[in-house]
Amino acid sequence: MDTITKAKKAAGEKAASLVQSGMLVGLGTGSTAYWAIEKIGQMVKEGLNIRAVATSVASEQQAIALGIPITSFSEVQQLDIDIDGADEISEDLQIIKGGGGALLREKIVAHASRKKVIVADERKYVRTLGKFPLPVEIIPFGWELVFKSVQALKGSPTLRTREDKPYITDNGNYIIDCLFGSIENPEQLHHQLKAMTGVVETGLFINLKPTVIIAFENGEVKTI
Ligand SMILES: O=C(CO)[C@H](O)[C@H](O)COP(=O)(O)O
Repeated sequence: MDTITKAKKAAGEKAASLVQSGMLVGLGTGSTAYWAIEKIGQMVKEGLNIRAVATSVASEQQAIALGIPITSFSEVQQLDIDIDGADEISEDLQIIKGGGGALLREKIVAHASRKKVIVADERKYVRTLGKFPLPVEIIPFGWELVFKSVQALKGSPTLRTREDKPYITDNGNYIIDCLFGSIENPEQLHHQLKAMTGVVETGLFINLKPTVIIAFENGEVKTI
């Protein structure tokens, strides 16, 4: 296992250790949240009694394969803890998510959770957001118009594709990955994008007040 994968595993497992019996748990998406889900699966086999809401079809399938009981917002209103990854975390704990395409469900689950835990390796921790292209989930109909509106905002959007076709989210939408340069005011940018008709959600996770667990390649794990 390479040092970055080891760091992701360390961060994910540290976050899993915060999960206790009786909790309702949000399961994130991506290669770091993966390790938290694996650990929670192991804990369930050892007697941990939880129910979970997954943020993507992929994470739900992983959880089901591990025997983690799955629930949904038709049965529960609030979760105790959500464990998820990030693409960038700034020093003031604003976050870009959506690299894995699950930003909409991730945001719904994060906002429904009392405690939000973000797990990441050290490469994700940055001074200012913006090097990672901001994922924005948009409605397929008229996506070209949103594309132009982002350009008018001095952004540089790219339609995400898979096998030469538009990438389709679990919600049936498209994603545009948008470079804006250094994002000095993430809150303002989030609101400007949300105001565009056709935008479903942005990957800017603002003022979430998360607990951030960062794992370093040297084996150190820090909670911020
Ligand atoms: O937002 C996400 C998926 O939509 C992921 O949490 C984010 O992309 C981080 O993934 P990874 O841990 O694989 O780097």
